[in-house]
Amino acid sequence: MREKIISVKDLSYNVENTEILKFINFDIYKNDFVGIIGPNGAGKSTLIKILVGEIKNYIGSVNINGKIGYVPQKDEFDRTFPIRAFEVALMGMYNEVGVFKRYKKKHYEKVRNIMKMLDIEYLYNRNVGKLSGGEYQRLSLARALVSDPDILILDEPEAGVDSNAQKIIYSILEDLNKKGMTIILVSHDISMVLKKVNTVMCLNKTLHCHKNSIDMTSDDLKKIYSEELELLVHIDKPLKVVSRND
Ligand SMILES: Nc1ncnc2c1ncn2[C@@H]1O[C@H](COP(=O)(O)OP(=O)(O)OP(=O)(O)O)[C@@H](O)[C@H]1O
Repeated sequence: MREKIISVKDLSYNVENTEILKFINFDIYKNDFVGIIGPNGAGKSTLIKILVGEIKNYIGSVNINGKIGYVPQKDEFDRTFPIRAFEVALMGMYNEVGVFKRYKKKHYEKVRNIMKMLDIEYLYNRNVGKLSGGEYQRLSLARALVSDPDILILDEPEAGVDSNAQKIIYSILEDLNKKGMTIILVSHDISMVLKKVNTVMCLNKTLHCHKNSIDMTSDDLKKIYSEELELLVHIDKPLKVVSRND
């Protein structure tokens, strides 16, 4: 039987009497590759922040059965700050070493190995202010991976990077998923999501669909995107013909 890794029941979240998320229910299983799509303001980042524990005052229950690695949408710190790439990646092990402990040789080695795996070892000593958007995105991924997460959560990994960097990121994610990692990402690139992930969640305050990507139909997308759909997705019906190997 497949192992349930995340279980969300009757989740609602309000800010000052405004409903941001309403009565959301879903389960995510080990090794799922999930894409969360929805228009601007649909509540995608809010849902992610609840899953990673940044927002706590929600209604309902959220059970997570594993360690989460998080790649947020925006920089968490000023990139003009003089800090080198490997030091940013090391921050991913902050919980492991604690406030007063020092990083050991094994921590530096781990950072180097993961940067190597992500093809950014050459950036090891470079100041973060000197990295391109795509390089910085992979460094954020390295920081999330050094903690050995069971679940990787990414908020718009393709934001601000060119199509080549986007392809690199998705191919890394596919490899990680093949190795057993559960991956959840938020994206506005519907075509890419439909090609790459296994499970799609369509969110617009409520969860309008949660199904295998190969079973997605134009009607599922229309429920959340209305008439701009043609501009967003360059695929004719049926969506089932989308090839995963493109
Ligand atoms: N702290 C807050 N106070 C007031 N409103 C908020 C707060 N946080 C989020 N919202 C509102 O909640 C809604 C959902 O925001 P959220 O960032 O989760 O959407 P999103 O789907 O990630 O959007 P986008 O695709 O534009 O990034 C938006 O209308 C936003 O303005």
